[in-house]
Amino acid sequence: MNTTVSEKNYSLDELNKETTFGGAGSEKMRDIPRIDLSDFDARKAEIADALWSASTDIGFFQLINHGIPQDMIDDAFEASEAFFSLPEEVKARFPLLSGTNAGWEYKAQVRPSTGTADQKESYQITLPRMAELWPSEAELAGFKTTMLAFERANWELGMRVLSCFALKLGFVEDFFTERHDPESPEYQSTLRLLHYLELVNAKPEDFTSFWRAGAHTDFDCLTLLHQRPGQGGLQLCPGKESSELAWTDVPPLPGVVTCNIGDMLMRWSDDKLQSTLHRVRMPKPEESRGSRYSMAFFCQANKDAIIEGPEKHYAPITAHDYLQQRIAANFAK
Ligand SMILES: O=C(O)CCC(=O)C(=O)O
Ligand SMILES: [Fe+2]
Repeated sequence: MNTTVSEKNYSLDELNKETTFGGAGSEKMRDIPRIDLSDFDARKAEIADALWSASTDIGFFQLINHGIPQDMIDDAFEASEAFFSLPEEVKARFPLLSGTNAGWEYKAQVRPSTGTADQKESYQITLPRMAELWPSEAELAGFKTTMLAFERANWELGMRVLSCFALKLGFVEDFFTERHDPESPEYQSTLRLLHYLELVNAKPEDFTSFWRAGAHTDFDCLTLLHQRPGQGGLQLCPGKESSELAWTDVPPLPGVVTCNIGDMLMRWSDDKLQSTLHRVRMPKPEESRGSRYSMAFFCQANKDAIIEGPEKHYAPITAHDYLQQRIAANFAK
């Protein structure tokens, strides 16, 4: 069990809470709602009800018929694997710069929950900050084109889902779309490619002393996650039952996009929508010890957006200030 808990005192309540969630806990089966987005415009009211119900309860749902072509997802996974296979000295030319959510890092993310580095590397794409951070065509042909198309497809899907939440919250339909405007220099939504390291010559304690990603809630409004069949490990734990932490596997089903609410939207909804704790556990000794790849798109409102719920439960804060506090706590080196 991992009991190394950070003793930092953070200025946001959600971060202080996060320092208490590092242990293994128990496991429990729960249903994760599956929501069909087909015929979206005609079925929008019904879809909005289903999204609202899932998000005010478990905070996670899996979308089917979501409109991102499977070929595009497969191409993006291939490009991601090719990126992480580049020599270390090449990847090191695209370093994650502090506070930017852009660039490559290797075992640099230390979660407040565990106090240990996640067993992963990642490359983050935040469009206005990529000038020096794309590999060249000679280094990785087609990578930038593939990722730009994939980023935009995820943004479109994210905005469709957020438009349903806007209606439910009593905002105009494109309220969140306007505040995630990709044409603005203030844009800060992020596509993150993730590579969880394979276990080599694993010692018994390696299965229990580390996390592929320590328990956390996301900082953003909405996360769209692409997992690969056969590469599981994601687990969630709904906050409403927090007396005992019981974790549920989120299966990496083919063709689905797994979504969860983040803290920014929880705050923006006056805590109606639930930002749910999740983590990626290490493989069990009987499971595959190979690499795990996933891709997450974080819908993070533009820096200049003001987060204030319809009922004004919290003081207004800009999305820039909100995110900076969260990034600082996770990459505090
Ligand atoms: O890789 C996964 O399955 C989850 C990743 C995640 O939770 C994150 O990057 O915030
Ligand atoms: Fe996450």
